[in-house]
Amino acid sequence: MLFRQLMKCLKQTSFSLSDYNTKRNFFRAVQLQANIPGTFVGSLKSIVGDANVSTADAVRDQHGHDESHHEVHKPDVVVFAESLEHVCKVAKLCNDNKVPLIPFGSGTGLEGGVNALQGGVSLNMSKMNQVVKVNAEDFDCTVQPGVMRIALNAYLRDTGLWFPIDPGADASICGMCATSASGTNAVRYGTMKENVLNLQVVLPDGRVIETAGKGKRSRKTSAGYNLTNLFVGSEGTLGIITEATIKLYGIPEKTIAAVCHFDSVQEAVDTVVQIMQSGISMAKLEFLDDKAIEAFNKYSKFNMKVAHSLFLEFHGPALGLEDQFNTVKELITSNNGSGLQIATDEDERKRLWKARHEMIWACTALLPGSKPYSTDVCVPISTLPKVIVQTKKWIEEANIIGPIVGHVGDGNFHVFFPMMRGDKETYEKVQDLHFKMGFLAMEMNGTCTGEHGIGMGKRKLLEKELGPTGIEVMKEVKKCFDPNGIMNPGKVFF
Ligand SMILES: Cc1cc2c(cc1C)N(C[C@H](O)[C@H](O)[C@H](O)COP(=O)(O)OP(=O)(O)OC[C@H]1O[C@@H](n3cnc4c(N)ncnc43)[C@H](O)[C@@H]1O)c1[nH]c(=O)[nH]c(=O)c1N2
Ligand SMILES: CC(=O)C(=O)O
Ligand SMILES: [Mn+2]
Repeated sequence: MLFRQLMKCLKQTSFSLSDYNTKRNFFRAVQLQANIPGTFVGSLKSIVGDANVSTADAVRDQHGHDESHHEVHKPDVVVFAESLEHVCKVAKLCNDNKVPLIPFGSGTGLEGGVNALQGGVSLNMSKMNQVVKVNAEDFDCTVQPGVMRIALNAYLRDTGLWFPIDPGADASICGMCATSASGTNAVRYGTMKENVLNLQVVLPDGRVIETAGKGKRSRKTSAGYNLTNLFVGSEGTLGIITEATIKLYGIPEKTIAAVCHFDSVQEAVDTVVQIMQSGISMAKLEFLDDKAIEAFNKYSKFNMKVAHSLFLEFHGPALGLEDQFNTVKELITSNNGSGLQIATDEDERKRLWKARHEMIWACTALLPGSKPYSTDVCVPISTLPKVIVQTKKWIEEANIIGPIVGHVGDGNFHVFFPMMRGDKETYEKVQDLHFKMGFLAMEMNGTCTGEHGIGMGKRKLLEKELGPTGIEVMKEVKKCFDPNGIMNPGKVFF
């Protein structure tokens, strides 16, 4: 009887058997897919309510990928959590049934972090979207996982405070914690690693912890292991972040943005090294090579000189900002920089940085219909010129489209390869270049990933970077938090 029932509901389900190559998965899939009362899906509905559970193909597809080129892997079911209690009970149900569970923030990741490699449950956090508390006098706030970075800054506007970490996408703050995000402002304000004071996390077995201690929001702590920074960058593989307490900053009194151009990558990046060595606290220090400027002009309707360029921004009290600017101006000139233009007008600055934030789309627009294969490395600043020059040479030799854009103030830069799905030849070339960049960065005592995490795309590089013992210890840490291996399986390591 059971087998006939299983075969019958098998026909009703919309998954391909090839997705499930083990008996365990087969039965799980059938249970998951079928709406037989009292099954797993039925249990999910009893926790979060029917309206917050979907097995619709379109919804599963939407939750089976992020903004990257990685192939889609759909979850079996999508659950929308509305409360901490929902998250705890769904986690426990998945853990008891050994069903994969993938936290979903806003899907703007670039390493396939949300793709459901083994099916299971995608837990969409967007309905938990409250700013829990703003402590303006202490420069911090606590937010739920559905709060997005742009909405948070709109919410904060009247306080004179802002949250400066600015990945180009409008991402969820907790997704930014999970991927240890950064952006153009990191050179002055740091990355998520330096800006998270506490996290409320639901562990796979349903327990709740506050990583720095209940309600803790002190700027410093040396109370035990740094569990907060263990979850920052954990990419949904250890637990579900259900609240983040983050640092806030005063909105700068004065802001100056500037752009300049160079004939060679070497001169542009030498200027960066000298600016950083001068001790001036730049707010933004971005590099765009000539190919990136071409894409920039085309996509965002600018008509900048097509040359290797630096985009800079200064934040601070009006007094003294001009001096900082003049010092940098001398360094630019001494490295044969030209065409220095400044923008103090807010709208002009906003237009410039919006265009910079959209560079990944400007690059994919060079090949209509392509998806971004984004990679990046982060190296000690003094080695940056050598790494960028070498990377550019490899791109030219491979004869592929690969504009270079980067947060060079941090020693971090990207290559954004437009990738057509199915174009095996280009994929091989890009993959080869990606690994060469990563290995070169490691040789320079740097890392294969300054941003975006490991996800699906950089697992091999991480093995090389950490070595077998490093990977083994990471797996032991994961086993301690997630002994059944349900949290986002297949990410960070194989
Ligand atoms: C145009 C553009 C430009 C940029 C970027 C993207 C795009 C599209 N990014 C990448 C991306 O915005 C960044 O990785 C965000 O932190 C992803 O946040 P999401 O909420 O979208 O996470 P998303 O939903 O994509 O999930 C990402 C990972 O985090 C996990 N996760 C999400 N929410 C979680 C939670 N509540 N608890 C536990 N795990 C959770 C997921 O499981 C997954 O592994 C970026 N990045 C960057 O660092 N610097 C940059 O400059 C840019 N620029
Ligand atoms: C995509 C990304 O990380 C950037 O534009 O900097
Ligand atoms: Mn970036």
